[in-house]
Amino acid sequence: MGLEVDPAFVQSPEHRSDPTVVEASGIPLIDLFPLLHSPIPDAGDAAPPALSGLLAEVEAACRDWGFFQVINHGVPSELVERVEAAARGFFAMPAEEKRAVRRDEVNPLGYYESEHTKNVRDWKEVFDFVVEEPAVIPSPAERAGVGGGGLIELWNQWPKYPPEFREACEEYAGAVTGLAFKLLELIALTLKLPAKRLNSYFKDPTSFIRLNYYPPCPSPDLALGVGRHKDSGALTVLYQDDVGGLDVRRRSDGKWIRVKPIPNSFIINIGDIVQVWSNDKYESAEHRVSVNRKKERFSTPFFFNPAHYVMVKPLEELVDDEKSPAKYKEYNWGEFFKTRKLSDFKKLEVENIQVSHFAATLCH
Ligand SMILES: O=C(O)CCC(=O)C(=O)O
Ligand SMILES: [Fe+2]
Repeated sequence: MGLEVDPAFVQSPEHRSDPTVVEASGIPLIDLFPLLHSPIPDAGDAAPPALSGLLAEVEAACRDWGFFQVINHGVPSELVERVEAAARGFFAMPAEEKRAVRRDEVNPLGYYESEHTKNVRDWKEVFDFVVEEPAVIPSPAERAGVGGGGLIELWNQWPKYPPEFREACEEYAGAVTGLAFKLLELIALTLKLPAKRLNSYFKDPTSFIRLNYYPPCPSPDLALGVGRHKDSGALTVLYQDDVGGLDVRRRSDGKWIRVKPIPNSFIINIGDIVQVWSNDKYESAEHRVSVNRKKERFSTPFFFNPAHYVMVKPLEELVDDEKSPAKYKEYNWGEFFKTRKLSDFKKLEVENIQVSHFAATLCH
């Protein structure tokens, strides 16, 4: 029997999805309700007792899973619905209409149907936009890792159809950015730091939102919607529809667990930057997207990313040369982001960049 999908999509056998993946065993579900009434204090003030239970839950979820779901998060469901409707309208358009806003090597924003994760093509179409314009990143024309100092400005390209697409996306971006800052502040508090300790890194953000569309796939046993990976930014705030397909690798036993769709919730995952800042107290979780023979699926990750000039390293307050030496060497976020983006764009012959490449060689 011939292959039903282009070989570019075929995962090597050890990385394929299998139909026995179990749904949601133990992924923490955190109710952010206490935040609606007890705001996070400014620097210096201790967290109010009303938040102590919530902080303990966030700490355990970041430590044990690097992944959790939140409800009562304050983002209006009406906004989420508008963005989903806009995404459905956009991806249903003929290919040539979508290609009018296609991303290229110069502008990595807009529509794209040929993303690669770890050099295998993903079964999906995407639309990317930044939440603050322009977003500034090192120029991709400079060779990966060399960084001659050239910068480029990224501007969004918006489709003409559906007409309400841009407004829905922009309003959603504002609301989800607010949620990301609250989560960042909670995480800072769980690391025994002032709530706003990390906020300034996001002054000129490279954050972006991706609308993901996973069409039905004739070979869900061979291809993946997104191959296994860890998100490289600080945090991801992800909306998924009710189809399901996101799998997270459980830290305790390495098993893939399907994240159960919960109405009006977001999935939060710790990215590599929080892993490095926390000096491995928290770890970013590996995840992937399995696809479906019959149903299409939509998801919307918001990647909360710092400014390009931020040098990422374990936070000084958490490092002690004797007791807990830094586990990573410092790296520049913009260069990392640029190098990863180039590897997502097309199949390369080299392994894509990971934070483990910056692990300090510890001498004992
Ligand atoms: O579609 C999803 O549920 C997750 C997508 C994802 O992991 C990503 O785009 O980084
Ligand atoms: Fe991801």
